[in-house]
Parts: sequence; C-alpha cells; structure tokens
Amino acid sequence: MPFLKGHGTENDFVIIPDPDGTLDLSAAAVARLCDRRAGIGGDGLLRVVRSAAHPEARPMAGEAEWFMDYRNADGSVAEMCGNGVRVFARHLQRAGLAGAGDLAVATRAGVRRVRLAVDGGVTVHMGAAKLPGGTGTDVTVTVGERSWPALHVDMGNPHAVAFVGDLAHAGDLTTAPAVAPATAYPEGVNVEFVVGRGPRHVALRVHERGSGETRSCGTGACAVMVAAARRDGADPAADGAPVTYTVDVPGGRLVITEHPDGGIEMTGPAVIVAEGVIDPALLAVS
Ligand SMILES: N[C@@H](CCC[C@H](N)C(=O)O)C(=O)O
Repeated sequence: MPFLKGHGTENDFVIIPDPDGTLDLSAAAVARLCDRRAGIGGDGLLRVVRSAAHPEARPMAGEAEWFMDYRNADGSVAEMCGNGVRVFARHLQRAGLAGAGDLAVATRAGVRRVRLAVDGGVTVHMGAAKLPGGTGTDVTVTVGERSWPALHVDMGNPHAVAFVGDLAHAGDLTTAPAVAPATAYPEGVNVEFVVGRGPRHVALRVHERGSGETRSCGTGACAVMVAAARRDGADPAADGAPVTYTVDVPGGRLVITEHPDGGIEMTGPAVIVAEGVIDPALLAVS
C-alpha cells in the first residue's frame, strides 16, 4: 500500500491515496500508522478518496472531486483539519491530480477552496467561525491549579480558546486539559492556549482532540485569530473591513484574515517529505 508523509507548520500527516475508496481503515489501523515508534508516525492521517466514491462526500462530488477523509492519531474521525487540507492540496498538485489555480476539497465540514501559490504558500478558505456562546468567555479551561475563562469557537470542529499569562502555564500537556461545562463539547474539544506577541500578533500552544499536543493546528489558529480579534475590539462584520493576524505556532507561522462576510482565509506552508510502501502486516491489527 503506497503512502506519503507531509506536514504543515510541523503538524504532520500520513497520507494514504485511496482514489476508489476501497480501503477499510479501522481506527486501530490508523492509530498504528500514526504511531511514532511502531508505525510511520503522524498527528493524523489523510485518506485521499474521490468524493464520488465516499458516502459522506458524494453530495459534494459535483463541486469537489477529492474528499479529505481526516483521522486523528488515535483513529477517531474529525470534521476538518486546516493544516491537513493544505497538505492534501499539495499532494494532489504534486501527483498531477489537480491543475493550477484554485482547487476545491470536500471535507466533513463542507467544501474548502485552496489556492497554491508559486512561492510555496497555500491559502485555504476556511469558512466562517461560529461562536455558540457569543463573544463572552463561556467555558473554563483548567490545567492543574490554574483555570482560565475560554471562548467556544466552532471552525467546523470544536475549540476552546484561553488567553494565558505565559504559554508555559499550560504545563506539559501530556493529558487533556479539563474543559467545563463538559456539555458544551459532547464530541470532545481541541484546546488552545494563547499569548499576545504584539499588535495583531499572537502565539499559541494546542492540545488536539485525538492527537494530544501538536506543533500546530490550522483550525485552532483560526479560532484563536477570531478570539484575539474580538478581544481587541475588531469585528470585520461590524467594522466593514478585513482584519489580519499573524499566529505563531510551535512549528512555524500562519497568517489569517477574517473578512466582513465572516469568511476566514489562512495561509501557511504545506510540504511533502517522503513517500513509500506500507507493509500490509502493519495494518493487521484489530
Ligand atoms: N490539526 C488539525 C485539526 C485536526 C482535527 C482535530 N484534532 C479535531 O479532532 O477536531 C488542524 O490543523 O486543523
């Protein structure tokens, strides 16, 4: 079985081409592939399937030829991956499966449009953020003895964004931070810890649902950008003007713009680093 390995700001993925959707990748098999010692290693897995060949994507097949079947490192399914969709588009371009210009990718959160620039940067139209609890900090994030008010942001997948005094206060993040009330996130949550770096410039650490602490999270960076903008009193819908933030992540930098219509654009790198063949014995796990 062929595979590739890629990353976007060091959020890394095993990529499995499966154009006709014939692979039955169990959660255990995905977890084995993502295992950094017993497998290939990755924060997640991108299965590359023709939309027409996947029941969840078939309704989007007219708009987007390819479906990103995203899985977290523990094998769980997620709706969307902002770094993953850039890497997915890079793979399609490199494999000659997508032409120049804009490319539409089907995801569980809907179709996302991606633009691959000649300088290597990749821009994704991430859709609009939803704030289920409004702009008030409606949830609480706790690590050890420290708690912070946090903002619930939905980027197609769920996030809790907490502004902290120091990124080190998040601790070693070897276990998931507690988020209350748990009823706010029936499907689990990705948690971002944020500090300011300067005007329209923030830095984050993230603990991802299903993957643990990662070096970057694209949807998380967009959630952080919106939370930071509201905190700074910027709201493009009300102001009638876009606002752009630089978001530093442990693995690099993302530039994110929110437009007056609510649409969010994220630009960052996407790199394929290796390709090879998987021993079928690796997948013989239940
Ligand atoms: N790293 C991703 C997000 C992947 C999914 C997330 N762990 C979830 O379960 O929602 C990104 O770049 O957005």
